[in-house]
Amino acid sequence: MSRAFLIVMDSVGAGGAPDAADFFNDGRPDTGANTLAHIAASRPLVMPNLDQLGLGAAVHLASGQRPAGLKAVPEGLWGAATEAASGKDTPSGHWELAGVPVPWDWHYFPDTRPAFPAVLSAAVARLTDTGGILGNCHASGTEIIARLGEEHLRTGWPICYTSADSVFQIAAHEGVFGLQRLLDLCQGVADLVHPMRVGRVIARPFTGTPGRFTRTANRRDFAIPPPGDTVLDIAQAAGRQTHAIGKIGDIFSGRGIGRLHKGASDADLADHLIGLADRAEPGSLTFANFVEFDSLYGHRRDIDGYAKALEWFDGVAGAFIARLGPGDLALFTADHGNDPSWSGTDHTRERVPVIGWGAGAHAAGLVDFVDVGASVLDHLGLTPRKGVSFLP
Ligand SMILES: O=P(O)(O)O[C@H]1O[C@H](CO)[C@@H](O)[C@H]1O
Ligand SMILES: [Mn+2]
Ligand SMILES: [Mn+2]
Repeated sequence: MSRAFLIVMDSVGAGGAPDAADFFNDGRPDTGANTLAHIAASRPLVMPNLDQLGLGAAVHLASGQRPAGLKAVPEGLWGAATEAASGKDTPSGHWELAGVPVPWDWHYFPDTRPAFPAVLSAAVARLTDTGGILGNCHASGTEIIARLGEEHLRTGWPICYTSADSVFQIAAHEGVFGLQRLLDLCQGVADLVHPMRVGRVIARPFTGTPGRFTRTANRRDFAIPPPGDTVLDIAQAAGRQTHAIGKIGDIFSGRGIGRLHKGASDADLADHLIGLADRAEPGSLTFANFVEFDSLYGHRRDIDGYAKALEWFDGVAGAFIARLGPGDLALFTADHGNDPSWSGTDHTRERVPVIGWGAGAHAAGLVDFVDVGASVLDHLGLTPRKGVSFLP
């Protein structure tokens, strides 16, 4: 029985979103943002495996740009997908790829100081028994722990911040504040803010001493559950095994997931993906998220780091594909952009590449995010609720 692998390269956008002007970074519209093309402009990208399937052609289709180094004639399925949801965040992107476009407008905290309503800040402090909270603003997570980490150690108050996404993020020292206490606090805050349509509360534990704080791998996202049946729910209800690699478990609030495969780094997740190419059951669905493009390089505006991560991942993709067999389908895509050459530190509104192995050479064209999920279900012989399959 056929197997399907859906692999999200978090934030690996291809530019060209028709509504990019409605999204901003530091007050500048996202018009022209193009994660892959702008990274390739810094130096030609060496990604033979994904390019051979159609990565360069997908960027050109999405945006009219030809990324330096990606010029193969596609031998796989290739296209680009346009998002409908009004948010350029991770849950909006993943849910829509999985067949459930977000039906509401998220609540965003304003870029003011304070960013959070006084009643909410007071409730957060009460939940964890501190005299108050630190931060209370829009921030980059690495900058804010460098700035406020010492005060956090002195006062014991949690560092709370947000971004252009619908998020409430809490940073706290693993050893001093305590990891479990941070996770409990995040769950409590999630119960308060999910009804306000704040998409996620994110635990951001860190360790170290002043001047040398570093975030740990124990990040946890407490997300609103998706408002409908995703490809994971549909596959599981049909008796199929479903495997979630990386953040997929958090993003879908654990729904429709049979087996969770987590790791401390994308390198760990690559081992899971390659292992599942060998071991995943006939008829199963494997859904993976590789987050480091976004968290380590996109938000940090690190063009060179992003380029190296892309080239590393291309090798992973090659090793993974080499283990697939007849009847398997692998789709590589992304959930939004995060152009490291852009202003600000937030995601960028972009189209995303859709690259496939196992469907022959096929131009899928410009498709919708929901068509990705529809194609996965079509391949598994199941019926999509939304979208149209682009498989030949
Ligand atoms: O700057 P850090 O803490 O990495 O946060 C980033 O990660 C969040 C989730 O993707 C985004 O909303 C952005 O704020
Ligand atoms: Mn993302
Ligand atoms: Mn992000």
